[in-house]
Amino acid sequence: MTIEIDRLQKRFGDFVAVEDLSFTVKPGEVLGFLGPNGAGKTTTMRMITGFLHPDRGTVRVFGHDIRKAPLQAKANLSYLPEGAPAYGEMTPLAFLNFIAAVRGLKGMDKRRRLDEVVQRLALEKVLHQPIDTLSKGFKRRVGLAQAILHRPPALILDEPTDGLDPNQKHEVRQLIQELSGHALIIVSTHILEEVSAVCTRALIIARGRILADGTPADLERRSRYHGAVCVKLCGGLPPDLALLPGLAGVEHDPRIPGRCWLIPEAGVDLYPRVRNFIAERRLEVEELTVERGRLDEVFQRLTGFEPLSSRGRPAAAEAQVESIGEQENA
Ligand SMILES: Nc1ncnc2c1ncn2[C@@H]1O[C@H](COP(=O)(O)OP(=O)(O)OP(=O)(O)O)[C@@H](O)[C@H]1O
Repeated sequence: MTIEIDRLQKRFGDFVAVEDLSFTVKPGEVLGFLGPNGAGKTTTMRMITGFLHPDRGTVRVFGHDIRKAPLQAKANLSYLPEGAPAYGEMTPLAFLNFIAAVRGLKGMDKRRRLDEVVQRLALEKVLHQPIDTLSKGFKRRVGLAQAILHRPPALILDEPTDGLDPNQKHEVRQLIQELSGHALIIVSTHILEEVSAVCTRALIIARGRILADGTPADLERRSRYHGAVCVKLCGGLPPDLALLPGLAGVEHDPRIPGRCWLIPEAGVDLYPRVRNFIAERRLEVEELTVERGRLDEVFQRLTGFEPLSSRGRPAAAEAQVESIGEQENA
């Protein structure tokens, strides 16, 4: 019951959009597919769902090869393409009936499932309005409704929250969380907070290649801010704090005077040392917290191809990121 992607490659003319991509998605996983514009996310999703043929490599959906047994593979899949395209002149009701017929749903079962998705996505009040005239949020809900109508065990969602307002984004994320109880999900996004909010695993790609593969917490651990201590002291920072063993550097918050981050050397648990330092000198604390790490910094560093070691991160940490990707893809 997995989706196995093996050595997938796609070229457009001389341009390599996806290069030798391999990974497996297991039941219960919500895989966040992350990458900058043009990284190859949509191309990969289109190949997984059989809309685009790869030049090389295979996709197996629950054991069925998407090219050799497309009907069996697609029966287990649902795909929400980027922008959630639909037939604009149709009403949501007509569109969902059409999709139900395409998916082979009939009779009571069809009625029950239509009722269920209409209720779940709160489509009642727009059911008879042409899709073209709906707000972006409702259009997206219609797209999601068609995607989950036949209760697929695997869902492929291409930027499902793109262009939505914060409330609508929140609703879609909640729905993804609910659906993850019954389906394996691959969701592409540019939004890093979405990865922490809904994904059990994140895969960062750029230029068609996998750069990192791990849980959001794994990726956060690769941030130079992992374990950084954010501190603001009433009397300002004593100069000898800079001599604290295990401290790699001090970064001042440009927005809040007197607030700074104490960046640890790799592998050092800095927080107890800072706490002891403060206690010994009986300093008065305004703020003292520990950071989990910043996905945006890891993402920028990886996708910008800037070597990790050039940012003061030791080479060992760089090797660790790569080995995680290799393990997952082995
Ligand atoms: N049919 C096509 N013909 C030529 N080039 C294409 C075609 N489809 C995609 N590409 C190119 O392949 C690269 C990967 O595109 P893709 O849409 O997969 O990226 P993406 O990661 O989904 O980007 P975005 O986040 O902007 O949606 C891009 O440079 C794109 O211009």
